[in-house]
Amino acid sequence: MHVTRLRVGSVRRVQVAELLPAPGINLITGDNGAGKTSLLEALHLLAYGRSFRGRVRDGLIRTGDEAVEVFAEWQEQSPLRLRKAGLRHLGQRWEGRLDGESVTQLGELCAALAVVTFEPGSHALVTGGGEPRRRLIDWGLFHVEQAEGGHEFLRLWRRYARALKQRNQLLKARIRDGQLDAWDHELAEAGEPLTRYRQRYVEQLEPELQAVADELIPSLGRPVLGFQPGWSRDQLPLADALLVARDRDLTYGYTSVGPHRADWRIDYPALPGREALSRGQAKLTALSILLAQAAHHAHTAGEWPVVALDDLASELDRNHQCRVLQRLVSSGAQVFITGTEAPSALQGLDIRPRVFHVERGVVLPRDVA
Ligand SMILES: Nc1ncnc2c1ncn2[C@@H]1O[C@H](COP(=O)(O)OP(=O)(O)OP(=O)(O)O)[C@@H](O)[C@H]1O
Repeated sequence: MHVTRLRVGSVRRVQVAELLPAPGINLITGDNGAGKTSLLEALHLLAYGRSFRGRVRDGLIRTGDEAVEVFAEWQEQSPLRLRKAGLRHLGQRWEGRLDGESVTQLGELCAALAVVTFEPGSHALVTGGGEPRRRLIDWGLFHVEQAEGGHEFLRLWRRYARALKQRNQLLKARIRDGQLDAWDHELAEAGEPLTRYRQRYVEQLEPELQAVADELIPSLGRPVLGFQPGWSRDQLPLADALLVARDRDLTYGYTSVGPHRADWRIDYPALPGREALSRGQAKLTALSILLAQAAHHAHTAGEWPVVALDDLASELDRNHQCRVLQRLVSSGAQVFITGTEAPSALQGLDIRPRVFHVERGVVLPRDVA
């Protein structure tokens, strides 16, 4: 898929901006603080319902304005159709439209527009806590399922989340009665198949990751992915794990085991440990995972998601920039790259990006000679 029009209003410094991006490589340049990242944030907001730099109410809305507004039109390849979505986000409330109809859940917008974003915080996929890694798997499963017309994973996910909330409420109130048994049963019924989905996804992601890493960071050797379901699944079913943990959970007031604690990790068997990665190598690893996810999406859903790379040049050296750009150009994916100037790697490659130059929150299109 590729975005053909992106309209942004009241996002940080950007009062109003409209971009008509190219289907291939798009470059957003400008000085520090000009508003480049804000444009990617706006696209990300439409695709994920949140920014990658915190909540909407924590500063995304331009000072003095009431709401962020994002509108995008994009072309889908399979089936061939033009789609459009708009989101007006006031911080607490939001209004959204998809293909001319109002939407009642942000998830409907997220399901429609697939964007993979690499930004300076993405290294948390390698070095941070489990939440972004869980989200990554769930995003992949959610989108692949949408493309195939199914809802099973989403249904299980919602069922599990609801049961978890109910169980935690009982634990917090120290209520030990039959209701706990009922919610344990519900958690196990939803959590076991949910976990099978996640495990399969991680297994499918591994060869995609190895293909990307072979190209981008061959010096580290072949990465492997290890899935951790959130309980000792090789020893006991989830229902039993919940029962075993019950006394402890009642003491602490929350559920300590289950798919909400799931995680996965990446290892390079040829390296002594993850700690051996330099910061740059951790970033490259995070980028490889995101590109692997994009490739997996392309292979299963039939088209590439939009790829957004914030501040690529400051994140990667020229050699690695070249490899990333070559890979993306040959994939045919639509790409947005921000930077204070055009990445030097572009000069060595035969790539003519469409350029949008941002000055103090105002976007000026201009072609690179
Ligand atoms: N709520 C807000 N209202 C108005 N201006 C804001 C708001 N939040 C941030 N800004 C301003 O918006 C700009 C941030 O924009 P952004 O991060 O998109 O810039 P950038 O071009 O990506 O910068 P850099 O190259 O430094 O990463 C800054 O100038 C900041 O002061």
